[in-house]
Amino acid sequence: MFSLSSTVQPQVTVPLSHLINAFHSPKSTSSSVSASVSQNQHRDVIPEHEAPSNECFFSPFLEVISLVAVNMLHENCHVYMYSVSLMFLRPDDTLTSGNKHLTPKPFSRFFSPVLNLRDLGLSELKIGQIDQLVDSLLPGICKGKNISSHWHTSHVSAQSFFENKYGYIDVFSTLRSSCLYRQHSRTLKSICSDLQYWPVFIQSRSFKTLKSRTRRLQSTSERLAETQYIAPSFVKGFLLRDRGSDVETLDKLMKTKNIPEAHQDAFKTGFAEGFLKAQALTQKTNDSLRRTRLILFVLLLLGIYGLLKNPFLSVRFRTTTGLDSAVDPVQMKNVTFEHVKGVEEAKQELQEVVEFLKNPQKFTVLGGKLPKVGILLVGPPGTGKTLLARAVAGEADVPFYYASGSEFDEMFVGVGASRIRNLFREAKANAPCVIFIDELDSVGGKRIESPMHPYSRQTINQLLAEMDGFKPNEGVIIIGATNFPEALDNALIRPGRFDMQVTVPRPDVRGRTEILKWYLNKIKFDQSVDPEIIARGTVGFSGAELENLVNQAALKAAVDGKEMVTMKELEFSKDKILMGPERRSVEIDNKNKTITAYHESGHAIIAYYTKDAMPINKATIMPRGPTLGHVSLLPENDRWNETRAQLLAQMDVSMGGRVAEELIFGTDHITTGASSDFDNATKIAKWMVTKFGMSEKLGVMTYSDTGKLSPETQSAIEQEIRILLKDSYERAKHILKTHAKEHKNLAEALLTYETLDAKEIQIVLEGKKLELR
Ligand SMILES: Nc1ncnc2c1ncn2[C@@H]1O[C@H](COP(=O)(O)OP(=O)(O)OP(=O)(O)O)[C@@H](O)[C@H]1O
Ligand SMILES: [Zn+2]
Repeated sequence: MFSLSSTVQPQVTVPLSHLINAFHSPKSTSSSVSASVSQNQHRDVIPEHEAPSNECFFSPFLEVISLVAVNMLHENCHVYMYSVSLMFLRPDDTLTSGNKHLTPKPFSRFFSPVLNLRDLGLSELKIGQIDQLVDSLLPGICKGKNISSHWHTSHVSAQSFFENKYGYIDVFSTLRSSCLYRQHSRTLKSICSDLQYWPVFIQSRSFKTLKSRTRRLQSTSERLAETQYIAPSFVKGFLLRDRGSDVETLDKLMKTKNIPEAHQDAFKTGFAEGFLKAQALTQKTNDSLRRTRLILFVLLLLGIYGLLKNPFLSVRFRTTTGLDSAVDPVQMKNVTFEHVKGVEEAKQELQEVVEFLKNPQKFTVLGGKLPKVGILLVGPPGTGKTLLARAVAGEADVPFYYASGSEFDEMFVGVGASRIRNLFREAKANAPCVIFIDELDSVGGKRIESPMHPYSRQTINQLLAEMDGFKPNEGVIIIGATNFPEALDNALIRPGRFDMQVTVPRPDVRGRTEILKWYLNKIKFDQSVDPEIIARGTVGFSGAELENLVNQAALKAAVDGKEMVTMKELEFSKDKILMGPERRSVEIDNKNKTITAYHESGHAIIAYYTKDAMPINKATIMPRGPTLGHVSLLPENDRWNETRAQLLAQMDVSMGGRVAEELIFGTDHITTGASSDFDNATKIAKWMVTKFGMSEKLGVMTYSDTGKLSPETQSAIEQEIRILLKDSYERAKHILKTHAKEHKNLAEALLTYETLDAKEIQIVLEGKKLELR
């Protein structure tokens, strides 16, 4: 290798930072130069007293070549720029880029004796020869040309510089064809042959200048032409990829560059070596590209496989694409009528449908036909409509297609209709089967023109058309479910469509008991648990809510470390659902606790000693939701009707709280805690007078809109309500005065135990001692 390599190793293995450091660390022999440059920083890079010499000029030139090469390998634009700038420096030139002075100091450090021409064996070179060489290498850079203006116009973009002006291909070939090369062929040949191994023309990243932006806008063909021009032969040959034209291109190149015959062999060898190098490089790139593609393809296959394998995902996937919207059917073998509790009437009505699905032919042979294609399940949320539909499919052992009405409600025109088409097509192909459309009202709601859903008619019309298109006894049963039957389009509920309505109501006390037993059997529970007591206290609960109640109780037992669920957990979760979670963290002072205890035991005493009041279930002073305490009463059965005496008793119980406060703490210390009690009592009294005809004075008449009544009637109603409330208050007062001792005992027991159940309340009121808990 050339001696230059002792300072600058033009090898890939040398880190760029080392090279830069090497250039920038002043050598002892060049210290005088450095010092003088520091005095004259803005003008020349060469101090005045050091006359420009061949040595001085050539050393940066060689440095530049090596730097450029190294830079190309490292793709570092900045060093690249820096090196290019050095190429144009003459000792007496001022180099500017834009309005910025470039490289005065670092340049001075290049003046190392190691790099002079003498060492290179080029000491005989005349300055004219150097000029000639440089002029042919870099036309326009030699003295007499304005360097500064060049830099101004080139916008310091490495790419534009190549493109517009020079290009390294010229550097090397011209170098070889120059007289200098002929005179000192051995030395320069060695440099050039080394340089050819470096992929020096791979353009590094650069600044975006006006010119480079224009370049980007140029067509690909133009760019290809440029590549041809600026790229070295080996890259060009490779890029064009036309092997046949390689030889031609090489010949042409040699001609245009005037390569002397003596050096043509060397040129060809360099060309071939470069070509092979580039080929190896591209081969490597292609290999890694192929590998990446293969990995991506395998990953894609795995992803699709996973998506299809997961039943949930596959259903979601299929139902949410417009192209294939039919839902996979599910066999419902594991759900039967046995699983649906407390809706006996509904089950009976659906039994007929199950028979039909089990054997549609039987109906045809007998000449009969099932008049119903569609069955509408109507009922509040969570009462088991979906469960019933599943049970129908399960009983008949036929496929079950589930679709939710909201799935058809698409913002894209026609998607909903096409989904319905697909759903019915698949169902028909798999008949006998059950199609279940949940939330039917969201697809089959009244077809009101609305700007929000301008194409909603399309979906419902499609549904109607599909239902009409059924042949008798085709074996497809459509079950729709809705919470709002009144919202359905009339066309949907006329005969031949959803003409059979099955009501699925909230379960009564028997139904609730059955549902509770069913779900209790799935968990561990204590034998003392009485599902009926819970059922009595959960009026209005749906099947789903009862299931949740049992589940919450099981969770509570687990949290408390119990082995099985007891009544306590069930009561706890019932209260939680009814009144919100306990607020154990709330700090309530003793005074307020005492008031609450007397208030709640006031309610309890009235309930206990009033004949027509509901039995007490529990009394507590544990804050829960918005309340500080409460007394819960349980009807023995669901009440379909209430008597006057029962209504009055309810009012009395409500009054018990305030009366207790007044009797114990005095009129001045009554609290706001009774407001909801009064709401309740007033509501009952008002209904008795205006709705139930239970007032002697106002008679058996209803007064629905009290605002429209005459002032006399209004005041009569008010008067009557007031009397009812006043009487109720007095009755409560009387009971509490009579049972003051029991009242006190109960309040104290509440203060001690916080919560008392029905049995414990009875023990206290009978004057017995409670067992310590
Ligand atoms: N009568 C019941 N017997 C047993 N379990 C029930 C009953 N009703 C509801 N459930 C339970 O509640 C869950 C929810 O009920 P389901 O989805 O069938 O109610 P739904 O009436 O369809 O409600 P929605 O109108 O909100 O769709 C069921 O999966 C079941 O576990
Ligand atoms: Zn109260």
